[in-house]
Formats: sequence, structure tokens, C-alpha cells
Amino acid sequence: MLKVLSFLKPYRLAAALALVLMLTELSVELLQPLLIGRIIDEGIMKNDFNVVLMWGGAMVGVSAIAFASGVLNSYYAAHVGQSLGFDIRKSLMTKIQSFSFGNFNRFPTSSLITRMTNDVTQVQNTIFMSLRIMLRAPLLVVGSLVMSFFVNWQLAIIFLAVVPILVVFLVYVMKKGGVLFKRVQEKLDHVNNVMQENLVGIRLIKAFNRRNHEVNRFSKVSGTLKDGTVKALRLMEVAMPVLLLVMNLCIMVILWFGRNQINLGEVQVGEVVAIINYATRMTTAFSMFSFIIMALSRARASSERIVEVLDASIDLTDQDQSFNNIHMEGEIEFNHVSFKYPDTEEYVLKDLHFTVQAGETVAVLGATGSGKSSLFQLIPRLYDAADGKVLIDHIDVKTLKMDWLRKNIGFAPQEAMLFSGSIKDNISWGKENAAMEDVIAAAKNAQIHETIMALPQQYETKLGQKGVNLSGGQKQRLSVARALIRKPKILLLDDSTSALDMNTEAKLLQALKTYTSTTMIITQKISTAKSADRILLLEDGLLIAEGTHEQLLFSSPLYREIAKSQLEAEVSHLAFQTK
Ligand SMILES: Nc1ncnc2c1ncn2[C@@H]1O[C@H](COP(=O)(O)OP(=O)(O)OP(=O)(O)O)[C@@H](O)[C@H]1O
Repeated sequence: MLKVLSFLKPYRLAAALALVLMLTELSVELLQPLLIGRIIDEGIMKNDFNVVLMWGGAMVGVSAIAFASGVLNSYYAAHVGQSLGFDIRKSLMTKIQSFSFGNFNRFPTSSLITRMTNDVTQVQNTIFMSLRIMLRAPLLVVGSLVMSFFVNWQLAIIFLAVVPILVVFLVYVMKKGGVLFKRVQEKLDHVNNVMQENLVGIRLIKAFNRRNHEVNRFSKVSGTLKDGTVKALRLMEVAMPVLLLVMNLCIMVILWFGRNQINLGEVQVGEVVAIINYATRMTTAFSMFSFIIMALSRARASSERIVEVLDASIDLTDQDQSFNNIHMEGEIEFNHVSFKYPDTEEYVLKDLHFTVQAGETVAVLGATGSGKSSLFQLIPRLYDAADGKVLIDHIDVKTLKMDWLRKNIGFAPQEAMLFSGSIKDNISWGKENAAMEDVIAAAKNAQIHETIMALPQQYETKLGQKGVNLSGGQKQRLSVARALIRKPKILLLDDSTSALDMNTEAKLLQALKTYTSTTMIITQKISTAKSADRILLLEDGLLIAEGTHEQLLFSSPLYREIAKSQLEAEVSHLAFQTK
């Protein structure tokens, strides 16, 4: 929790102020039984109305101070709690942005969302409560104890026997609660995970009519969350009656001894009333403990989960002396590169060795699962090669500054990803402060301009929730436009034209020739591969052939087979159309 508490630093003044105000409120509360004792012993018992008025007036005065302190304390406690939550969320977001894919494998998306929302809220609320009431409870116990000794030490000694036992009991409950609440947060991760999958895959669920199956799956994880929470809360529920029982027994013992001492004339009635008053306040404080322990246990578990993310070591970082700001030509070289995904054994790329000249267009062809997308991911350093080197302009990518390297790369992933916002926002996302002419030019080259102009608000049309939904091919072209707007030195298109008709695809490929980028296009289609200067053919992670369409038709049996099957499909399609 210490690391999370270090986020309090910028707000230490406000936190200190909140504590001082809380202490003021507490002092008044501790003073009240003393004043009540005085009113009884010096006013009521001696029939002196002036004394009653004097101490009564003093009580009203200090109560007003307590009220003002309470209001101000709430204000500062809320300020500190909310600001701390804001800062932690921001730090988590910054850290997650620097995560490598290896890190993402360790922290699933749903878990990161829970950590950034629910876990931060737990900590934030606990800090607020600490400054408002949490510290008050233990201080009220200690203060009441001290003040009781001040009133009458013989009676107060009874507290000394009881309070330490209760403290040990509370520490035990808190430790156990911490473990149980950590499990609750993990179960919340599972619930969020299923919920996320359901919302993302709602079309598929409807199409496959799997509603009942998914509702059952959700009920199951939601049920385990409920059971886990009930188990943790039960522990807290046991704590409360135990505390109340012990404190009430304590009050009975005080009353018994108090009565005897009053009879012996050793103690005054007001003193016994004051001590009982302190005992009642202690009981209230202790009963607050079960609530406090729950909040602290939860906050401890949540803090651990937050710190796990903040302290996660990033396995893909810049080296100390990375190159930067050199002009990029765009030559790509794979020098005996082998690669496997983190935490897996099998190599998905094996000893790849090839060069793509600056400005050249190369198609990467191969069966599904042959390693095409994996190959692409090594170029912007989304992963590092296990063996061999990936070089850009003869420099190992590991020694290039990642920001600079990625700034020079335009990447359209296999699954087009659009953000909420307008079409213009989505295209200009690829280049900060892009002018409208650049947005339009990129859209024209990606063959999506005319579709956009036919929409009601054209480039300002909102996408996603409450906006229009685009077809797969339209999304792909927007994703390509986003990559093109950067006028990148290296352009990587991962099967980004698969949903386009032949005619549109041909126009797009033609438009790409106006760019000077080194272009690599992953494709399953011979017609697309043919338009490239050269073709790389992958099979099971191996580069099995390399050359132009004609060369490969001659040299590679596999390429010939793919070409033949696609040609036959095309011919039969044409024959069907002419019928
Ligand atoms: N994140 C990952 N973790 C572990 N293995 C992975 C991961 N992504 C892909 N793989 C594995 O790597 C191999 C190559 O996958 P890759 O996506 O590179 O193939 P691909 O040729 O692009 O296929 P497709 O044409 O279907 O997109 C596959 O066996 C796949 O299961």
C-alpha cells in the first residue's frame, strides 16, 4: 500500500489540513463526556443552575466548532481522495500504453479495466474515509481510554484488560479479509471478461442462437463473485457482534464497580456517567471497525493489484543509446530471423532471410497460420526476434528509437480497428494535426472518398455507438487511409484489401504506386500478389520461394498450385456469370 500512498505526496498539505480538522472534531467529542460529568457533579447534584448554564453553553460552543471542522474536513478529504484516484488512473494508463504484447498476455484486458476502475475506486474511497472517519475510530478509542484515566483511573483500568484483546482480534480479521477480498477482485475480473466478450460478440451470439448458453456462462461467473463476496462479508459480520458483546460486558463491569465505589463515597455519579459515556463512544468506534476493516482489506487487495501493473517490467524498451532522427530510406532486411511468441515453445518463423529494397513493393503470400502477420509484427518492433536480426537501412531495429521507428511506419492491421469519433478523426488519427486536404487525399487513394461523400455528414459522420456502421471493406479502406496519411517510409498492409472487389482493389494498388514507401502487402490472392515487384512465399514459418509472379510459376510447385486453384475458381465464376 505504501507505493499507492506515495500518490498522496502532491496533496500532503490538504491531507494534513483534513487531519487537523478531524482531530479538532475528535477533541470536541472527547471533551463532551467530561463536560456532562461536570454538569452533573457541579450543577445538577449541587442544584447550581448557573453552573449548568455555563457548562451547557460551553458544550454548544465546542459543538459548533466540531460542526464547522466536520464540513471543512469533508471538503478536503473529498479533494484528496478524488485527486489521488485521478493520478493513479493516469499513471496506470501511461504504463499500459508502454506495455509490450508480452505484458498484455500477463494482464488480460478485462483485468486491466477492473484495475483502472473498480480497484482505483476502492483505494480512492478508502483514502477519503481515512481522512474523514477511519482514523477517527482508533483515535476515539485511544482518546476515550486516556480521558477515562483522567476522570477515574480505577474504573478506567477495566478498559486496559479489554482493548488489547479486541485489537489483536481486529488485526486477525483484517489479514483474513485482505486475502478474501483479493479473491473477490479476481472474480470481478472474470465477470468483466465474460461481459466484455458478450458485448463484443453479440452479433455472433444472436446468429448462433447461443443466448441461453451465454446467460448461463455469465450467471456462473457472476454467482462465484456473489459467493466470494458473501464469504468475505460474513467474516466482517462475525466481527461486529463479537466487538459489541465484549464492549457491553465491559460497560456492565464498570457499572457494577461504579455502583460499589459510589456507595463507598470514593467516586462521584458524574464520573461514572462520564466513563460510561466514554465506553459507549469506544463501542461506537469499535463497531465502525468492521466497516473500516472491510474497506482497508479491500483497499489493500486493490493496491496490490494496482502496483502489480505499475511495477510490471516492460520487456520491449529503447536501449540506452538508441538511434534517432536519422533519415529513413526504408530498406528492410531479415537476417536469419527466427521467432516464437512469449511463453510458447514453437517457432512460428524459422530462419527467414530476405531483403526488401527501399521503395520496392513486396507481397507476402502463404496459407493461413504460415506466419505472415507474425513477420509484420517484427518490423515496428511489436515483438523482438528470438534469433537473427531485423534491420532497417542496415541498422538493427533493436537499436532504433521505437517512437521514431514507428513514426516512419504506416500499418493497416488484419482486423480494421476504428475508434469512436468522426471519419475525419479516424483518418487523421494516423498523423497529428493533419490538414483536411491530407485527409481527403489519403481517403481518395484508399478508394473510400466517394463512399464518405455519400454519407449524410460526409467526413464529419460519426462512427460506432450512435453513429453509422461501416461494412468490412469500408472499414479496411479507412484503415488503409489512416496508414497512408502518414506518407510512411514503410507501408505494411496485412490482408487489408481482402474484402474489396477486384476493381476497387486494383485501383487501390495502382494509387499506392504514387507513394515512395517501401510496401509489404500480405495477401491470400494471386491477383494482388501479381501487382507487386516481388513475392515472398511462406509455408509453416519458412520462406520457401521468392521472386516475381512469372518466376514463381516456373520455380515453385506450391505457388503454381495456388495460382491454378485460384484461376480455376475465377474461370468457373466467369462461366457461371456468362450463363
Ligand atoms: N499472440 C500469439 N501468441 C501465440 N501464438 C500466436 C500468436 N499469434 C499467432 N500465433 C501463432 O503463430 C502462427 C502464425 O500466425 P500468423 O498470424 O502469423 O499467421 P498468418 O500467416 O498471418 O495467418 P492468417 O493468414 O490466418 O492471418 C500460428 O500458428 C498462430 O497460432
